[in-house]
Amino acid sequence: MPEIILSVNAGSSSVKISVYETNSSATTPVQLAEAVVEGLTAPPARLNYSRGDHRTKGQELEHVSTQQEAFRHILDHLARDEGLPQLRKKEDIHFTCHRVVHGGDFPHSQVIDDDTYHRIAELSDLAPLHNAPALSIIEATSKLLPTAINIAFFDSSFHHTLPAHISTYPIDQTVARRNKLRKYGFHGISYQFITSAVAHHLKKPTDELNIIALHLGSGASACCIRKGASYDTSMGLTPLAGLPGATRSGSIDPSLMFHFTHSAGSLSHESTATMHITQAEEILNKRSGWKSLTGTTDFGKISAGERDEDRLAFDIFVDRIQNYVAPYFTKLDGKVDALVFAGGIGEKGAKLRAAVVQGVKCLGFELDEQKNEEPGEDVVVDISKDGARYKTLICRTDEQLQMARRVLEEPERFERGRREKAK
Ligand SMILES: Nc1ncnc2c1ncn2[C@@H]1O[C@H](COP(=O)(O)OP(=O)(O)O)[C@@H](O)[C@H]1O
Ligand SMILES: CC(=O)OP(=O)(O)O
Ligand SMILES: [Mg+2]
Repeated sequence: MPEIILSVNAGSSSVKISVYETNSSATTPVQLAEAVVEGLTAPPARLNYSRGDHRTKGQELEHVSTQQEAFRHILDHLARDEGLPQLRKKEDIHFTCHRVVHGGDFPHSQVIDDDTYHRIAELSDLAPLHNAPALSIIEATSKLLPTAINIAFFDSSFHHTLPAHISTYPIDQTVARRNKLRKYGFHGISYQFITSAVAHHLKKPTDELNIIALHLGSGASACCIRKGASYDTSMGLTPLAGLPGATRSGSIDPSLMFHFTHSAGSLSHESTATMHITQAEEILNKRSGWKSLTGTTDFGKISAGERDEDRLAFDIFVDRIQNYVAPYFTKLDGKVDALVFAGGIGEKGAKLRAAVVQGVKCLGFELDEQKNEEPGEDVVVDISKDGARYKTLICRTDEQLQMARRVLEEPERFERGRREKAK
């Protein structure tokens, strides 16, 4: 009997849900529908929906401002879609995959039971824009879809291969070990997808693939992927480190906060039962980045903007991205299969790609202008100029599909979870 997988990707500015049909002998999930609520940080939120040839784009949602509200809205939308008879009954959904950004020491996905739930909650302060919203969706799923098995897929798991000299911060090691203070890295579900898709595109075994991957969305990061595994990445203990984002500062002088506000260490009014966030953390996570420089979190508008502050934000992003490309190039010893752009900005931002690649031209990357402007629809697109020494690619990353594929790779482990839940 076909089974339905619901794959939920709660980002900092969006909730993306894909519905897949599959059966026990299938090797790849078949997508039935995809719903995206975007713009949670630039209200009103908007719904994009596609099922086969049927498409809705940019439908404004006045009463949706949180990830849980977006999730509930999408679930309702799916249930009411006459063209989706497979979802008529809630019991038809067998697995719900949840993207959870901070998984601490979890090396791979977990069926969510009480223990997993509490461990994810304990990590909430280390991913203040992500873990608590993901948990709010998991809670809603348990109520609305009581028979579905919930599985958590962690953004941090892909980075378990970081070597110690890269993941260790040079601080007191007794404190570091006790409080588990190290580089974790995020966007790992996306980097896993990118690794498989680019290896397939280049017809190379995954474990021989060396790429510099850039996941540029509301949160942005870079990853040095060596022999198909994460060797370095720009995010750290939390998703705040590294590149700036929609509302995030990215890396700054760590002392800056002591001079920003005298009450930086006190609890912010955003603190709740599930998350304890100081004013400093709130300022750097929620009131910085593109929002603080330009007043908008929409990088599409910033790229097209004519104001000095738009140009400044754009130039800052290009500069900070360049800060990772050349070091990762040297860490790969110049044996680089491709520079890969992904995420909302990486996939849609032709102007940003052009500026970044221009900045690293001396390494041997060069774009074909036409291909960069009109890259077509394929999952992986080569936008390099003919004769360029190194390839530049766009990869339409798909975290929902990556999670659903993983369900099919390990059905026994998740089925066990289902049986245990049924007891
Ligand atoms: N044409 C465009 N050019 C540049 N950026 C764009 C364009 N269209 C959308 N974006 C940006 O993509 C970002 C969202 O990326 P996405 O990866 O979907 O976000 P999330 O981090 O929530 O998953 C937003 O900053 C949005 O403004
Ligand atoms: C880890 C992270 O920042 O994710 P997103 O870009 O989806 O907010
Ligand atoms: Mg995202």
